[in-house]
Amino acid sequence: MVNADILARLADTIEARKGADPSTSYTAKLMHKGLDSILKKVGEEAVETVMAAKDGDKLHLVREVADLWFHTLVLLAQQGLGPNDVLAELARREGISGIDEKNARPE
Ligand SMILES: N=c1c2ncn([C@@H]3O[C@H](COP(=O)(O)OP(=O)(O)OP(=O)(O)O)[C@@H](O)[C@H]3O)c2ncn1[C@@H]1O[C@H](COP(=O)(O)O)[C@@H](O)[C@H]1O
Repeated sequence: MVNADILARLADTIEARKGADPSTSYTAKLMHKGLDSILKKVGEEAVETVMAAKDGDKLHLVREVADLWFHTLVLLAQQGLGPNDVLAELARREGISGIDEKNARPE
């Protein structure tokens, strides 16, 4: 089924690739290379997303965002985090009413 559960399923697959033989899978290979390689891919996919948006090609944009989401999920997993951490932060923000919290704080 195509819904938000796919993020959880994909995160489980990525987690399972953490200890896998790097020769068996793209994700396992990227995990094995480590943080700097993962960050390089996140940066590349972010740039490709920007370029796709500027091209005005919606299908291309969706595909680049999918690449970006996938690589950010790999980054989260490498850092011991997952999509639920980000979803929890977004849910927390839904409760924020636009007040600039820093400036709203009493002296
Ligand atoms: N969602 C993805 C996914 N999105 C993008 N990619 C890979 O990310 C890479 C994108 O990088 P590029 O476009 O720069 O292509 P590239 O030249 O092959 O990449 P580099 O070798 O330069 O790093 C491609 O190799 C894609 O295959 C993904 N690889 C895997 N998944 C998911 O992860 C699961 C596990 O995948 P494996 O690790 O391959 O078993 C799969 O079932 C998929 O659901």
